Amino acid sequence: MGHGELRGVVALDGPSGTGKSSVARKLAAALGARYLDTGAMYRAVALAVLRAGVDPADAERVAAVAATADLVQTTDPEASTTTLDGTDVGAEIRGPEVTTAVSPVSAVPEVRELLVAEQRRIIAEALEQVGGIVVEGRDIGTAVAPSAELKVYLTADAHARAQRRSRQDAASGRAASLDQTLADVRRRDDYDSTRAVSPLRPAEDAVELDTTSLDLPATLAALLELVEDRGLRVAAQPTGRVGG
Ligand SMILES: Nc1ncnc2c1ncn2[C@@H]1O[C@H](COP(=O)(O)OP(=O)(O)O)[C@@H](O)[C@H]1O
Ligand SMILES: Nc1ccn([C@H]2C[C@H](O)[C@@H](COP(=O)(O)OP(=O)(O)O)O2)c(=O)n1
Repeated sequence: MGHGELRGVVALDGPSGTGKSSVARKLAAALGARYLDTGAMYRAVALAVLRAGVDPADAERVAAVAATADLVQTTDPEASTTTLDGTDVGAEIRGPEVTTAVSPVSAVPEVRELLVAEQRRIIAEALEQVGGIVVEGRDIGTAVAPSAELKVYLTADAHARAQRRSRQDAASGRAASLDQTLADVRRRDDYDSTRAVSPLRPAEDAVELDTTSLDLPATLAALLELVEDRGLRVAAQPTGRVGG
């Protein structure tokens, strides 16, 4: 089809509902790259905390749960999975209990230390195996992969983001009023941007992209253009392996 493959790391950061997961997945698939959803990893730790009956605000006990949780995040953009203690928790980690618990859990420094190390390991493995990876989260450009070849910070106004999230929740059978979702989006924005360790903020060298009036195809097209402009898209290797 004349499409090339991604060489390097694309870091995609921004608050909830800006389209990170949707476009990161599509971008990776279009570019023959791996896809890493770091939010899913924080959500899985939050689920482990809830399952252990630990208060998400009890940093010390949260750190202890994180240290023993058996968490595996896979990176196929068409079929990425999150497993906790051997079972798939992909659906459960999107529920309201986990969404409420995840901000305090992700603010615990020991949790971040553990997950960032694992994320860097996954990124290195992807670069070695397929040459490229799209990583989405809150601190990818600032902390996890500061030398990423392309950093994009997605934004959109809170109302638009709440509307998207509320539609998405309704589609997956979770009732949520728009007011409640907006309040929830604002609470998490605030919590994530004011925490002491790796708060949500654009990296200095990030390209900011406002998706308020862009649909998903237009957002994806803008990202593909940035990848091309940086020369990160190279002719596909017939063997699918990067030479030494
Ligand atoms: N630009 C957009 N236009 C319309 N809907 C969008 C857009 N970006 C995301 N959505 C929808 O909003 C919801 C949340 O998107 P998602 O990719 O999960 O965002 P994030 O990972 O940033 O929280 C999804 O249902 C998605 O289809
Ligand atoms: N790199 C990351 C990714 C997510 N987090 C935290 C902060 C977020 O509120 C939660 C959940 O992230 P996730 O991307 O799944 O959330 P949304 O899909 O945007 O609602 O995890 C983080 O601290 N650092």
